[in-house]
Amino acid sequence: MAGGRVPAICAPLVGRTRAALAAEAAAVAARQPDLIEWRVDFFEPLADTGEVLAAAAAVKQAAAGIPILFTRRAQREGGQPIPLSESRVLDLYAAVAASGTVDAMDFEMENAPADVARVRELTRAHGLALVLSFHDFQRTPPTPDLQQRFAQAQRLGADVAKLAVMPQSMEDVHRLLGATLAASQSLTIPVVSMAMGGLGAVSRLCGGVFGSALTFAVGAAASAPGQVPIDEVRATLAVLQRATGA
Ligand SMILES: O=C1C[C@@](O)(C(=O)O)C[C@@H](O)[C@@H]1O
Repeated sequence: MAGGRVPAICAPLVGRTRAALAAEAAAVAARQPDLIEWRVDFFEPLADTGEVLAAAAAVKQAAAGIPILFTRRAQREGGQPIPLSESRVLDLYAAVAASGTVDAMDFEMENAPADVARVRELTRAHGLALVLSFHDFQRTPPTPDLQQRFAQAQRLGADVAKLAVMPQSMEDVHRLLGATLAASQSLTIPVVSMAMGGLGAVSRLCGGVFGSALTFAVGAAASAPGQVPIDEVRATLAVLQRATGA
């Protein structure tokens, strides 16, 4: 696609129990996303590591070879409230990384530097990709801040840099796409971005043209505002691909 490649499609899982999650994973896998994200902050027995590992194994089995991204989204960045301290979250990341059930992990770049370094170490030790992310559910930060966030992820050792922001105007969406294009040209790692909500939905469809390597789409249930059903995203990407000659 002009300015970028066709972005990969990631569909989230937000099941609250192991049974719900396994059913959701099977339904999502049937729609063949390139990646499945397990948003473990939605999972009610999160404090029970054995139950998390059993659920991770069930998701892996249902995903039938589709790579899995493991994400505990912090509440301050739009995630669900969870009953774990940050040190227990790190223990959970370590246990899941060691279990061989996931392929990549997402961690917020705003977490304590020692925690980011620890997650970088453990993902590397287990051969997993690390997405370092930043989310603002209220607004779209100034353009220099967007650029700085993309660069910060690379500096911290990310394999992928991801920004999700809330636009308050189309100018905000436009700025995010511009910052994404600039980062995709200046950084050595893939970048991912999305503007959330209805105003930002266009960014989920055309972000690839501006250098975003991945777009999140609904397989069974949305994990953030403005996500579009996977079949509609796929059809739109195909139209753009044909039109731009990529
Ligand atoms: O970071 C992201 C992006 C996202 O917030 C979105 O807006 O599509 C959805 C989340 O599940 C994921 O972890």
